[in-house]
Amino acid sequence: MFKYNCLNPISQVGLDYFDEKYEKVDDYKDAEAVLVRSANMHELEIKDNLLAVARAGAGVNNIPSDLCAEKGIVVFNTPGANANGVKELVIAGMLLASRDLIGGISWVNENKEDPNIQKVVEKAKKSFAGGEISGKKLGIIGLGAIGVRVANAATNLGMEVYGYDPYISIDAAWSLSRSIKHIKNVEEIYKECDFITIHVPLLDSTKKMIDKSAISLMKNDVVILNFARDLLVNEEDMVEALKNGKVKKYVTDFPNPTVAGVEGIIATPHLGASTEESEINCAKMAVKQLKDYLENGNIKNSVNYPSCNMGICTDVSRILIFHKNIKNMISQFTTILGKADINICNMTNKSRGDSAYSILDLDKVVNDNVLNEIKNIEEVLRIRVVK
Ligand SMILES: NC(=O)C1=CN([C@@H]2O[C@H](COP(=O)(O)OP(=O)(O)OC[C@H]3O[C@@H](n4cnc5c(N)ncnc54)[C@H](O)[C@@H]3O)[C@@H](O)[C@H]2O)C=CC1
Ligand SMILES: O=C(O)CCC(=O)C(=O)O
Repeated sequence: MFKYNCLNPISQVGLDYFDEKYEKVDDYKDAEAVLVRSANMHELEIKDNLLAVARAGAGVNNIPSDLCAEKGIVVFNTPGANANGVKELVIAGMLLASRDLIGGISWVNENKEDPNIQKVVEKAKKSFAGGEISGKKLGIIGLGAIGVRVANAATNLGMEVYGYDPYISIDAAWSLSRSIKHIKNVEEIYKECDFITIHVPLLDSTKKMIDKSAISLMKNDVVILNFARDLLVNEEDMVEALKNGKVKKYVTDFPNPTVAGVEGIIATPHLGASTEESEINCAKMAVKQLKDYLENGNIKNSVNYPSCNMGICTDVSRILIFHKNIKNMISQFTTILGKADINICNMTNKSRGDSAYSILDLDKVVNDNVLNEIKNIEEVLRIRVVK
């Protein structure tokens, strides 16, 4: 029986994939597996009984993934599962920044008691006129699951799209419409585009990437959209640029005391992935990945351990070893198992950064003495028996 806990509400459609081998627990500290959306796990104690964390979403800046790797805890995310939800909100954000829909709707609500509203509206509406997005230049920074979808959708809406991503994956490059202009220097986006949207992860290298100096290169009246993370933008610089008229609108999905209520800022309450479809997709993917790892040791879409798939074990036993990515580890495992008269029928070993992971299918059950001998190797972080 595996115990799991949900740190945020997770779609029941996904949780229903857990069968009788799983029990939901109320206390995070008792769980071997955790499902999380935006809860800040940096504030929680990472207990030794925890085996895996599944982020039902894309961004993992709320999870101490490196610390988890050191403890042999696998952290998963669900790439692309909520990307369509975010894409649609980005398109809405561009439209809200171009047409004063918010002002116009407020006007109607404020004048709802006026019996002449039908007449007055024709005079009043000129205050809410705007521009069209078709024909405008859109710069996209980060062409992953969301960036590619935004690029293709904006192209279909008649925008001229510039895309920048020095680390673009082959899959993303194949999915991108051919009409998107490939930009090699982000400054070209700053200088050329009427709308700029960022879709990169929050990393040390991307933190505050949109700051005073980036904004100074941009066109006057630029619209900047941030549906990725607030810390990607130096928001004090952004507020200043809105005040002095350089930036026309800042559309953000991350309200905080710096941006909430500021003129020229359109803020939504972190709604990018809040659609029924995205929540179901994320929950299903997260639960499937957790189950395959907990029951078989297979890893797919982890952000701190390598992908590894040995299917379902058809031999007598399967052990999983998390260890440091250094030489002579495998030879130590084979020596200990060989001494115990255990044959390795099948194995795989993969590494990612400082961490490595081995799955070993064996012809005998491993006793506690042998397991302890492997566990006591200094560079072994964790060992698990799944069969
Ligand atoms: N508002 C919301 O509710 C949501 C926000 N997000 C945020 O959006 C981010 C992106 O999500 P996805 O597209 O699903 O992730 P992804 O991992 O598919 O794409 C990120 C892309 O950014 C690129 N990249 C990394 N550093 C870069 C740099 N310095 N310059 C240009 N490109 C760079 C990567 O190569 C990758 O292609 C997430 O990390 C998350 O923070 C994601 C989903 C929902
Ligand atoms: O779960 C959510 O609503 C947040 C989604 C998000 O920000 C992400 O997937 O990175």
